[in-house]
Amino acid sequence: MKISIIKIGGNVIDFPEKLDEFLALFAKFPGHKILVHGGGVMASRFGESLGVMPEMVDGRRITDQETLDVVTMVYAGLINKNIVAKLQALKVNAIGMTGADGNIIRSIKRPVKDIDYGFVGDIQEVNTKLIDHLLSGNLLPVVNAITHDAKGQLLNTNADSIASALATSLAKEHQVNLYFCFNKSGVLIDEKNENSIIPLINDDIYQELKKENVIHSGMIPKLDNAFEALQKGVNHVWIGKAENLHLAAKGKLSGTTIERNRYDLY
Ligand SMILES: Nc1ncnc2c1ncn2[C@@H]1O[C@H](COP(=O)(O)OP(=O)(O)O)[C@@H](O)[C@H]1O
Ligand SMILES: CC(=O)N[C@@H](CCC(=O)OP(=O)(O)O)C(=O)O
Repeated sequence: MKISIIKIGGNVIDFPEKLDEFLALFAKFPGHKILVHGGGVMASRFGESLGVMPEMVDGRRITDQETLDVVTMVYAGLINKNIVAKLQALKVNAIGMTGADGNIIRSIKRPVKDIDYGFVGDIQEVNTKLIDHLLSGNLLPVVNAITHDAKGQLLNTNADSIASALATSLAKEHQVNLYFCFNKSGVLIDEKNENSIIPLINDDIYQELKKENVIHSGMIPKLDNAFEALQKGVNHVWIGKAENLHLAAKGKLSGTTIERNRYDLY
């Protein structure tokens, strides 16, 4: 099967018109597909209104019990169910899932080293059989950032890592393309200039731009996930603006394509 994994970022989800525009494009996207979403911006806002202040380290949320309750309500409840309802209205048979549903993603609580991230999960296993089954039955999984440890504990997992893990697991048997859609035109040389897109990025350029702080914060885990996915057999990885998803699908120039390192080809 040809499968597209499409991840939508929290900044797009936070604006109803942008989300609707994206979902209309997504509904028309050809072939088998899976939608992955986070919603970090909304979770921070809801948390703050409840007195649960956000704390991020290297693009990952420190997740204590109260924060886990908030992110579960926001990602697995509010955002996931709204997206599923909107896709149903577009005649797409979407099914919303956490990693616990159908044991689709099992993770383990991140071990404490220098930093205690709390209830943050590192992905261990993806139930690709169930995903195959859903896709073959023309159901469209909408997967959020909540995973589980198969011992009853829910865990918060970065949504870019979920998209990348789904892509790499499915790539063992299928041809998989991975699209990271967010609120900027791609990886930019100057974050404030939407025209400064880097059309192709390889690991050497990435390391250099990271050193110069041109690439920072949330873009670091996104690119780490992108390079890992390519290394593990994913066919194509793209980062760009949500409203340009249809151009990316047609192979038209837009956004940033992640380039396989030469040594990966041999
Ligand atoms: N060179 C860069 N080009 C584009 N965005 C960058 C760059 N460096 C850092 N960023 C930041 O990374 C953010 C995207 O990461 P994140 O917020 O985690 O994405 P998402 O919207 O998918 O959740 C952008 O909104 C931007 O602020
Ligand atoms: C552990 C961890 O950091 N989890 C993320 C999950 C949501 C996410 O990744 O949302 P975006 O795609 O909108 O950033 C968080 O709670 O922010």
